[in-house]
Amino acid sequence: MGETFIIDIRGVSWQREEKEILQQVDWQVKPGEHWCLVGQNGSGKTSLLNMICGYTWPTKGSVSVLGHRYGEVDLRDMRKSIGWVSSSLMSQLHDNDTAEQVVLSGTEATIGLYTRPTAEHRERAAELLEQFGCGSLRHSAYRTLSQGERQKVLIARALMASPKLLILDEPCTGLDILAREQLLSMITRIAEQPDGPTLIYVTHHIEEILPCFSHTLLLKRGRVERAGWTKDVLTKEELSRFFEVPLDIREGSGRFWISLPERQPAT
Ligand SMILES: Nc1ncnc2c1ncn2[C@@H]1O[C@H](COP(=O)(O)OP(=O)(O)OP(=O)(O)O)[C@@H](O)[C@H]1O
Repeated sequence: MGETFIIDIRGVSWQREEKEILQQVDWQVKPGEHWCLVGQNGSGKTSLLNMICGYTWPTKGSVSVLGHRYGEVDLRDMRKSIGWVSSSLMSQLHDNDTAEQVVLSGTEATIGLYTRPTAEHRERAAELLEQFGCGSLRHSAYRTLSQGERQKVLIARALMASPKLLILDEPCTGLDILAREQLLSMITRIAEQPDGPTLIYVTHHIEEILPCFSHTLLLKRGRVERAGWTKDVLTKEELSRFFEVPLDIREGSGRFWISLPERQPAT
């Protein structure tokens, strides 16, 4: 029997209105790896994630997730094993729900609470909120929370269903530097859990790529520009080519910081 991949995308293209949004995408994610997906606006990241979650179908190629090939599996069952935290989820939540209710709604991966939570679920929700430093916010209305607190609550919510794959779609958008670093250390803790989910972290910002992300995929105009070990992908040459501008890159605390080279004074 062949190796079971967490994600196995082969030769995937997706065409809409004459436009090829994804072109010949190949991407294999193995157990034990955590990946960053990096791409500029409109590069096709959301389209690719929609495919991984079974919301869109490729025009060409095959998609398998957690060892199940799409087309041969019940997608509702599959989606219970996949957590997807994105800003579009935020707008679907009920404004008056408390942080605890939002987290509990993740048990069945529903928006809002339709079944009565068990004592065990309440305990797990409290534990997750506590673990992410949001214990005191348990009874606060979700709408009153800061952006950083909301993101933590949404990630806790996704973890309630114990997903095997967790997609974090630009979780640091709108966060100040302190809130961003707090959220990133929480993400590191999730990545380090031995039985935790495989993480896919989507971002435009290279400095958010944490050491726990062993692999990085650069997506450009619907094509995989480069995919592999993060240390091999985040080089001055690769990133300058990817962003189409000469860049300097500096490694510090296991992370990568890019900048434009200083301009030479005109002589
Ligand atoms: N259903 C659709 N029909 C037609 N075009 C689409 C559809 N979905 C996406 N597109 C187009 O495909 C391209 C890629 O969009 P996508 O949302 O996947 O990019 P993205 O990398 O997630 O961008 P961003 O970082 O801005 O969210 C865009 O040009 C978009 O307009």
